[in-house]
Amino acid sequence: MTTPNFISFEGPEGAGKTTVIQAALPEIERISQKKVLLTREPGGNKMAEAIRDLLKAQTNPAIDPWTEVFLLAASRREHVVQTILPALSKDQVVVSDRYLDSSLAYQGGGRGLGQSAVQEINDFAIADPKTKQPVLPALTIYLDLPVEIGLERIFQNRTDKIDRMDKEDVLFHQKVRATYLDLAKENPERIKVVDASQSKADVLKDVKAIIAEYWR
Ligand SMILES: Nc1ncnc2c1ncn2[C@@H]1O[C@H](COP(=O)(O)OP(=O)(O)OP(=O)(O)O)[C@@H](O)[C@H]1O
Ligand SMILES: Cc1cn([C@H]2C[C@H](O)[C@@H](COP(=O)(O)O)O2)c(=O)[nH]c1=O
Repeated sequence: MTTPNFISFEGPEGAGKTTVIQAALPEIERISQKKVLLTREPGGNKMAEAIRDLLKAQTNPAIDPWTEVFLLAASRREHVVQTILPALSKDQVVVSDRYLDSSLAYQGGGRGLGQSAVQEINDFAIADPKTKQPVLPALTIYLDLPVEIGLERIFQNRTDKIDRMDKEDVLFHQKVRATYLDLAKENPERIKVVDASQSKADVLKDVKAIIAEYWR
């Protein structure tokens, strides 16, 4: 079961999520006729943003992969309880830049921990405290592009903000992308794939079409 009016955007590094979300927001507002809350993961409230800072920073020794999963799940729990559910209960649309699929792709796939174990831990994080039902997006727009293009975009344009995850090797990012593509194949109703190697204008056009179809 998925949660109406909850939309997530996903993609490997440099896919253009932030760019296209900003551009698509007025359209989402117009088509849904609702106030839209834009949020992100890791993050979305004070505690979750603090965990984001921890996760982005370089650590020595390297953070244990399971610690990474637990920190992400803890930040997601705060995000669900403090930010996402209250907005949905006010009949707002929630647009999240990344959500659970990121953990399945990055930690399950990239780190090689496996999707089922990462999902199991996250089942606690995403359960609605009242209904016990999982809080899952009704629509996920996955921006797909070859890893090399995404990393090139980041390393060319954002040299001041390169974080711990960006610096993982190409194989890690390829496993992330492969897992996203598997997830999209397994969940064709929820996850819509957009070719993010296109121009910004064409990516936006495809995203708008998916949004229009969702509210049709
Ligand atoms: N379709 C596109 N073609 C070329 N460049 C793009 C495109 N979309 C975004 N970019 C550029 O790529 C860089 C990364 O974009 P953006 O920050 O939107 O990606 P992102 O998916 O949010 O990245 P990350 O998840 O790694 O933070 C930016 O410099 C942006 O201007
Ligand atoms: C939610 C989530 C995120 N990540 C990683 C993916 C990115 O490298 C960063 C977030 O940075 P962005 O600039 O906002 O894309 O965190 C992850 O590994 N697992 C997750 O569940």
